[in-house]
Amino acid sequence: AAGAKGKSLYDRLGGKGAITAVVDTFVGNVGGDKRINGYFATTDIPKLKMHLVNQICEAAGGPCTYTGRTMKQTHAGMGVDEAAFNALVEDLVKALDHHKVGKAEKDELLGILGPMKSDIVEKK
Ligand code: HEM
Repeated sequence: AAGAKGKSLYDRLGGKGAITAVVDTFVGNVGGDKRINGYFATTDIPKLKMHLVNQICEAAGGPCTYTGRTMKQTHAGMGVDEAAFNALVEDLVKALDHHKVGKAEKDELLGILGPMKSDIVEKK
């Protein structure tokens, strides 16, 4: 949602098209990342991208609805550890930088996704 100061994060990111472009690059980075791509070996990638776009769009105040499972349900039993989580965030930051997302928007988005860590990481 837009705050008193103006545009929502969704608008500042550039809307759904820009978010889709970032997610495409992000998932491409993850696919090429030997540290973590094994986790996604049997994943339906187009569906994953669709869920990520809607999740980010909705969290950023955009007109989307996330229809996937909770972060806890989704990642339960995967054995994701801190190193895997950090690798994925690195791949996301690379995608945001590739698309020249500004620092404020980048920090804001990472600030929304970061707290999900406790529902995703289950191994030290
Ligand atoms: C803030 C970080 C993360 C976010 C926001 C996130 C978000 C999501 C979302 C929205 C889905 C789709 C949910 C659904 O299918 O209902 C998903 C699936 C998945 N995530 Fe994550 N995730 C994160 C971190 C990670 C990490 C660190 C790993 C492993 C290195 C991981 C591995 C997976 C895998 C393998 C799937 C697909 C599961 C399947 O095939 O059904 N995720 N994630």
